[in-house]
Amino acid sequence: MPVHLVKHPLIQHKIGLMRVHDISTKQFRELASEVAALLTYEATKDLETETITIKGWAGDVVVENIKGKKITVVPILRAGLGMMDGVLNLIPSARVSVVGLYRNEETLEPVRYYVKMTSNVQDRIALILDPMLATGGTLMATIDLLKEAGCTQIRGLFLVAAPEGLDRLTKDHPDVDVYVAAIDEKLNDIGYIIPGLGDAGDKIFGTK
Ligand SMILES: O=P(O)(O)OC[C@H]1O[C@H](OP(=O)(O)OP(=O)(O)O)[C@H](O)[C@@H]1O
Ligand SMILES: O=c1cc[nH]c(=O)[nH]1
Ligand SMILES: [Mg+2]
Repeated sequence: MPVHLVKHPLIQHKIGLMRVHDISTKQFRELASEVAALLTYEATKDLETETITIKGWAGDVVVENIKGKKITVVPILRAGLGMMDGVLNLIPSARVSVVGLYRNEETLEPVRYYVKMTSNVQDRIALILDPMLATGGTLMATIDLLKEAGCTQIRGLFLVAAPEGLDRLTKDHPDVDVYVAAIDEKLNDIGYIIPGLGDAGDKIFGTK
């Protein structure tokens, strides 16, 4: 099941705060980062661990260590940058692979303008970051880029998703799991999520 709606009270409360119409840039940015961290907790709960023995204050002690594939976070420019700090606070050694895509306002198709993957990206678990999953075009393009680069384990974190984008993901990439804080009602006739958050990039960067 690729779609995980994370219904933790802290997440639901914070998403509610993000929907207030006159929220400040500062508040929106802080909340985006906090919700991203909480989603990370859920999205990494199945990472493999191994037991190792270390020297503790009272002698040898057996502890758990994360093993296996390392992570690359993949913020989708611009708005995905607003989630990056929250995720890196929990996974400070993650590499960052940047994907620059914007959505053409008329066609709603993603337009690519920058891609810089970390080295050996194919050996890492990719964690895509974007606040909004609307038609799904941007996510599909990002998954295609990661799969072309050899990634076999791909996950995504989104603050708000529309049913249209989730249907597309389930159909085209059932192997990719996404963790979302809210699944909203629909898209409006210009491709915005309703009730949604408005334009997340503009709110994070203070543009418009
Ligand atoms: O699912 P889709 O229909 O493709 O739409 C979602 C995309 O649209 C927004 O980006 P936008 O194009 O506004 O770019 P920005 O982050 O630079 O504001 C959003 O952050 C997603 O990347
Ligand atoms: O509702 C939406 C849809 C796409 N991008 C946004 O920022 N918001
Ligand atoms: Mg935008």
